[in-house]
Amino acid sequence: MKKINLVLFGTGNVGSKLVHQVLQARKILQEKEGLEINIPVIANSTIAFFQKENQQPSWETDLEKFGFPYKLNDILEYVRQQNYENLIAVDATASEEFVDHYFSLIESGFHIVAANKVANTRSSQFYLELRKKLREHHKFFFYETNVGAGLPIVETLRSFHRSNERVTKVRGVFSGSLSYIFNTYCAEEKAFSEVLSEAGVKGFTEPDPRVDLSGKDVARKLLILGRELGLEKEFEEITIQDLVPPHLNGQSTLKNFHEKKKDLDPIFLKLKKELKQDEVIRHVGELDLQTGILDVKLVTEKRTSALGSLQNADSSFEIFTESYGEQPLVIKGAGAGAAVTARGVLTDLIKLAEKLPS
Ligand SMILES: NC(=O)c1ccc[n+]([C@@H]2O[C@H](COP(=O)([O-])OP(=O)(O)OC[C@H]3O[C@@H](n4cnc5c(N)ncnc54)[C@H](O)[C@@H]3O)[C@@H](O)[C@H]2O)c1
Ligand SMILES: N[C@@H](CCO)C(=O)O
Repeated sequence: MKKINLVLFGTGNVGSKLVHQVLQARKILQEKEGLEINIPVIANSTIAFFQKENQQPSWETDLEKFGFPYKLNDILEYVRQQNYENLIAVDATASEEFVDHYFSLIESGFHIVAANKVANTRSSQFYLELRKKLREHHKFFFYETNVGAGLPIVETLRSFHRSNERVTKVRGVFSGSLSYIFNTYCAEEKAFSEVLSEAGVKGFTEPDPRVDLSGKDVARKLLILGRELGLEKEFEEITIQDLVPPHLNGQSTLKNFHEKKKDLDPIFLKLKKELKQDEVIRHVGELDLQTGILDVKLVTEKRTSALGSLQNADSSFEIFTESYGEQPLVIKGAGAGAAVTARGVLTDLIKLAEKLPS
């Protein structure tokens, strides 16, 4: 039986769903894949819970009851003492700071699976140094859920790139949360702030929804895909339409944003009123590999068009390549949500495990 040992960082929407899915799939993975997944450490931003044996269904209560404040070194020391094999750090945070730990984790023997997009969207220098560090320590880094949640976008583009298929453009609705927000807002008579709150409750938005509304989350996705295809770009080079008014932006607190989010209502109501009857608002990203332009913006679409008819939190990625010609390959489906994202992380874990020794 091959064993992998996870240290899970982040127990929010994605992290907690992942533990549930691992517990549910544990028996079948052992029987069918010959794979045992253990989660000896579960941590969030404040506390960590250490458990030598298999994770129990009571893990959430255990974390609350027995978890204690920790430093990364406590975890590194613990896994060293326990001599765990096939260690994988799962980054289910949205944290900029946590990414600073990646190098220490790799040096301490961890592979990394990340839903967090930050590591892939820092400077090109960081991007390359991280990959150098991984190579030096023979470690793997999987991050399919960085783009399109559980949809196979990164893998598809990487396969095209490896087989020398020239990708010319990727266009579509890259954000599951903004898809939900504009699909709902254009279809229902609700205030924009109300729809935004709903999207948060359903676990579609980033912990700070301004990361979505500012276009930053989609810009990150464009950069991740661009870099996957060999494009050398920095985040600052992306053209982004920011939907957050200056008085609510990152300079003010998240609490202030939530208190004042009704200020968004007249802005979006004006946009809605300007639409023709057969039009809707959509939030699109476009990665043009021929011009090197990465663009994030709101557009109006015909209700009946491919993007105009999207539902719920669906994303849609139109991938234009040399062989596919005028008709793009389209990958469409839920682009946000805890269940699909956690399943994507679990799939990454299984793929990574295939590369590891028994
Ligand atoms: N929710 C989705 O649909 C979705 C889809 C694809 C990718 N993602 C990505 O998954 C990640 C998690 O999203 P979420 O919706 O679960 O967020 P969330 O806010 O529900 O959970 C974040 C968790 O990270 C923990 N955390 C924050 N900083 C930490 C640190 N320094 N160390 C350890 N833990 C820390 C928090 O305590 C919390 O438990 C984000 O990076 C997001 O972009 C989310
Ligand atoms: N806010 C993100 C969640 C997935 O990263 C999105 O809408 O796509």
